[in-house]
Amino acid sequence: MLSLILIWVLIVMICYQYRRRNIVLLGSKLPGPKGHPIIGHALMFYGKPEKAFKKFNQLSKQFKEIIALWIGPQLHVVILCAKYTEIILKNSRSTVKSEEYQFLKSWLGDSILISEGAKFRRNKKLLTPSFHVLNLKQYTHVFGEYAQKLNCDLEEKANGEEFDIHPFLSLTTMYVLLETSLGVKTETLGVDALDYAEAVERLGRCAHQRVYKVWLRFNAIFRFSKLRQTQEKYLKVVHPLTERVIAERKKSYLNGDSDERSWPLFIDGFFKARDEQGQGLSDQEIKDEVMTMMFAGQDTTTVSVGFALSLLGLNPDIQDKLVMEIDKVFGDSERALDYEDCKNLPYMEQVIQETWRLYPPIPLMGKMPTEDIQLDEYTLPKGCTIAVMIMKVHRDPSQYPRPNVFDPDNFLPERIKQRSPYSFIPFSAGHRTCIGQRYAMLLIKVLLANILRRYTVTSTVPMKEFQLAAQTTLKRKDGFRIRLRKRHIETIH
Ligand code: HEM
Repeated sequence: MLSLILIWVLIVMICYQYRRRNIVLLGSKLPGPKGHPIIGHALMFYGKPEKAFKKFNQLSKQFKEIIALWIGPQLHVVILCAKYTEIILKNSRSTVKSEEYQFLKSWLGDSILISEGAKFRRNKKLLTPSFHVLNLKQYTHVFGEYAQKLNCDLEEKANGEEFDIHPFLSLTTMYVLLETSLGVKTETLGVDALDYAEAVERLGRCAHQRVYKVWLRFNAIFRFSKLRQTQEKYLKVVHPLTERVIAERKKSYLNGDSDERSWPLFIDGFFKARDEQGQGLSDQEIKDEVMTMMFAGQDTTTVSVGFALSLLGLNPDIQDKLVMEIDKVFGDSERALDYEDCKNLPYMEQVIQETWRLYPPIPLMGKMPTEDIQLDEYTLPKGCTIAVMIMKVHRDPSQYPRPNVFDPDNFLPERIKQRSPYSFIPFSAGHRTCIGQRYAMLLIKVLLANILRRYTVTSTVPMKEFQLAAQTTLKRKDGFRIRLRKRHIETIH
C-alpha cells in the first residue's frame, strides 16, 4: 500500500514538474538573486510589509529593469522600467490578472477588479456611466461639505504640534464614498461606519499576507489557518452591512421614493444599468461592485492626500505657489468650491500628479501572461506572475532626470511630451485602467484646496525617512506626520 502511495506521489510530482518545465527553464534565464530550494525567495519577503518593501528597494538598485523571484513554486517577474511596462500593458489581450487577486474573492466576489473575459467586459461597460463627468460635477459639493467638516475637526490640531493626519483623512474619504455611492449618511451608520472601515483595512491585510506566506497560498492549508478565522470575522462585518444598506436603498429606488438628494448615487446607476439583452446586474453583482468601490476608492484617495500634504510640508516654495493659485480662484470669499474652480487649478493638478509619481497609492500590479511575452532578450513564460512595480517605473531615470526629487514641473505639458506615456501609470493603462480616476482627482483637489485655504502645512520628516509599507496601498508606517497652523485668519473669516 505504502509503495503504491509513493509511486502515486512520484507520478504527480513528475507530471507537475513536466507541466512547469517551460516556466522553470525560461525563469532560470532571467536576472535575479539566488534563492533557496523549494521556498525560493519567499523568506526575503516574509514578515512586516515595510521589510518586504525595503528588500524590493535594495534589489531594484542591483537589478535595474527586471528581477526574477521565486515565491515557493511560483515565478514572479518584477518589472521596474517604463520600456517593459509599455510592452506588458499594450499586450493586455495576452495577460490576465495574476492569481493573487483570487485571495480577494471571498470578499469582493467576481467584481470587475477580479473578473475576466465576457463578464468583466459586460460589467465594466455597465458601471462606467456612473463615473461620467456629469455625475462627478454634482459630487463636488458633497466633497466640499465633508472637506469643511474635516477642516473643523483639524482645528484642534492647528497648534503647530506634529500629528498624524491619516485617521482624519481616512474617515473623511470613507464618509464621502458611503454618501456618494450608497447615499448613506454618517449619522445613520454611526459606529457601524467605524467597524466597516476597520474591517476593510483588515481584509486587505489578510489578502496581502496570503501573498507572502507561501503555505497560505494553498486553499487546503488556508482553510484551517488562523488567518482564515480572522478573515471570516471581518467578512461577517462587511457582508451583512453592505447587504442591509443595498436592500434599503433598492426598496426606496423601486418605490420611487424621493429624497432631498440632488446628485445621482453610484448604486442607483447600478440598479438602472442594462446590457444589450436588457439584463441588469444581479443583487450579488451589485454587492460585489459596491464593496469593490469602497475598497478601491477609500484608502487610495486617503494616502494621496496624506503624501501630498507631507511633501508640501517639506517644500514651502511649492506650497506657496499652490496657495497663490488657490487664492487667485477664491480671493477673500468663503464660498464652497465648485467643479469649475477645480478646472482652474492646473498647478494643483501637477502637485497631485507628482505626488502620485513618487508615491503611487497602488505601488504594484499583478498580471499573468496567457502566452509567452518577449522583452528584448528575456522571455516571460506563460503562467508566471508579472509584478509591475509602479513606484519604480515612476522613478525610471531614463524618463525622469531627477527621479527622486519632488518637482511638480515634471507635469508641465512640454515635459510630459518628452516621456513615454507608460512612465506614469498610477491608474494602470489600457482596458483595465481604473474606473474611478476622475472621481479620485476631483475629491483630492477639493480636500487639498480646502485644507490649504485654511492652514499652512509644515513637516520635518525628510522623504528618505518615510517608513514606507505596501499592503494593497502604499502607506507611511510612521504615519502622515505634519504640523498645521491657521493662515491669514483675517481673510478667511
Ligand atoms: C488615487 C486614487 C486611486 C488610484 C491610484 C487607483 C489605482 C488603480 C489601479 C492601479 C488600478 C488597476 C489595478 C490592477 O489592474 O490591478 C485600479 C483599478 C480599479 N479602481 Fe482605482 N484607483 C484609485 C481610486 C479609485 C476610486 C475612487 C474608485 C471607485 C470609486 C476606484 C475603483 C477601481 C476599480 C473598480 C478598478 C478595477 C478596474 C478594472 O479592473 O477594470 N479606484 N485603480
